[in-house]
Amino acid sequence: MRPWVAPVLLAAALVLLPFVGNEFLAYQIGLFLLYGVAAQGVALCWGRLGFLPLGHALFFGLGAYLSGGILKAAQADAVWYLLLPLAALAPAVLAWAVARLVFARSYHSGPYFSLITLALTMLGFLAANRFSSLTGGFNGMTEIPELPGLDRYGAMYWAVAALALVSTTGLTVMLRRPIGTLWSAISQNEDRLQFFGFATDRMKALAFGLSALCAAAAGVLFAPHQGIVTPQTVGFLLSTELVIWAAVGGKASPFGALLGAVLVGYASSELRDNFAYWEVVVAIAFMAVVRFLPDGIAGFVTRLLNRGPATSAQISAPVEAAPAIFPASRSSRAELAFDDVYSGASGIAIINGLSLKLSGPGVRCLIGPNGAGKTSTFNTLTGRLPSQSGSIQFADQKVGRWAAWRVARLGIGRKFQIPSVFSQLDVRDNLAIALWANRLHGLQSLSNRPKQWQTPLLQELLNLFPALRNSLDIPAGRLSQGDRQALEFVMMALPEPRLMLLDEPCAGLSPGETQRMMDAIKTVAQRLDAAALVIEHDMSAVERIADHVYVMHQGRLLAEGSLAQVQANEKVRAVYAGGHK
Ligand SMILES: Nc1ncnc2c1ncn2[C@@H]1O[C@H](COP(=O)(O)OP(=O)(O)OP(=O)(O)O)[C@@H](O)[C@H]1O
Repeated sequence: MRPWVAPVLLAAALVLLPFVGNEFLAYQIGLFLLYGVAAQGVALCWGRLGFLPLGHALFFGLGAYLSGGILKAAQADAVWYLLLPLAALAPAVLAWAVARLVFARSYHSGPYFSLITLALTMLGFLAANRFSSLTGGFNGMTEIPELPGLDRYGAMYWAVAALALVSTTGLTVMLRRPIGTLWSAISQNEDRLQFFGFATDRMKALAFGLSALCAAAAGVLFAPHQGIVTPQTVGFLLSTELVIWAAVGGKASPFGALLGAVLVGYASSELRDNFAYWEVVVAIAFMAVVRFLPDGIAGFVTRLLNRGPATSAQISAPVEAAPAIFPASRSSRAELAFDDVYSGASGIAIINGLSLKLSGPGVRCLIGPNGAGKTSTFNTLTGRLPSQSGSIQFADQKVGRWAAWRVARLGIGRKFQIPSVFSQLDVRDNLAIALWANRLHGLQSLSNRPKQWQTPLLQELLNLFPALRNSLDIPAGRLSQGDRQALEFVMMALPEPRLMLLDEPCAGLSPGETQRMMDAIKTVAQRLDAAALVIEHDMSAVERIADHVYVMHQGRLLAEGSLAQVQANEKVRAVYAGGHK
């Protein structure tokens, strides 16, 4: 389905509604459109970024109370109307600040975040009841005047319809831009994004702020639309309904959330007046949709519309040179030094006094028996396993306890033993995300142009791995193990790191694929004038690519030198023979 179809259909439906129905129906639907805009905020966080806000009514209600208070004050002085945009912005800033605090502490904190939003909405409900001089308490803030010239049962509908159209179109456009691709990537593999240098905690906080802006803007119109704001508008029940509407309509698209609110909300209100057990019907309908249509009604309809014969191959996009990597100040040489580093987890020492130096370009291998601490060395360097003592220095910076995204921005790329890609995104999007790493900034994420970026290195790598060039439109999760290893390697290289950390890049590869991977590692290291540190168990592979070898045992460096030198080392021989303690 073409991207503009849904917004055009929505606009047509919104325009026709008052003429096909009547003004009162438009007034009723207007209320559910407002709830739908708030539900779009829930859908953005839940359906796109993968964390579920359970207290979104807080921002809807805050917007409504602020707007109600402003409109009541404006009776005396019209200048108050200028404050209305602030009624939408203030809850959004609050939401951003809460998310910033929670995600900065632990960027993975999905369930905790949901519980915190739940607690906040309950606090909001209490406050709305308690501070009755401001809010009207249990009875609510009443006698809120209409917006000038917008009769509650007449022209106000057009303001509501305009908001619904703007939010649906705006969000739909954003989801198709780089920011939308990055949001999807967060829900699929947040760690991978961090290792590309994306501060996902900040991206999630911004998205939550945007979702609260949707809810608060809807709340701002709710107050003059209804003329009353009660504590229920900030409460748990409405928060839950927003989640249900998003789920039933389809949380993956802004259109779905709006549809869910209008269909379920309107049907429930009709049932409520005519059927004593209406809640049972709504609950059964909800369970049926969740069970049989996990993508909601909009997801089901989209699948039906896309079912036809495959369209002709995608025309390749025009090409644009990607901008230079930032920050420009980062070191041009890989200078890495571990000095007596200790790190561990759950009271177990894993890295145990590791000292290791690496300077300048070239391919080195890190070897050692299973459990020697090789992967943990990478984890300690890239912020996954915080160092407890000692120092780790890269490019004149002490990086021992830095977040993964900060280390990545210094020019350290990482490839994992089990290839870590964005499985549900196609290969083209996977490559685009890697290309955006350390290049995309600010408003560029809202533009289509970064989707057309190319670099000479990308073309060279696609020539080295032609299977990827032929799979650009296939989801990365459907690639073979060999192609997935190749994809992750290419993605690791595209941000042009100074130091490449490669954890068993040939695991699961055939001899031919292993040879190709070895060649690619050497080519990229030379091309970027970069250093590569490769964890490898296969000594013939080590012999082929490494000028220098580090041997680890029990969390520390046991020996280093050429492969021949370390193979002749007595301590190394004892460890590999199983005799060393
Ligand atoms: N988060 C953790 N919690 C507890 N123990 C851990 C943790 N991470 C690693 N270990 C332990 O630390 C030791 C070193 O693990 P690591 O994965 O670094 O070894 P390795 O040298 O990479 O081994 P392999 O070659 O098998 O991948 C192992 O005994 C492992 O079980």
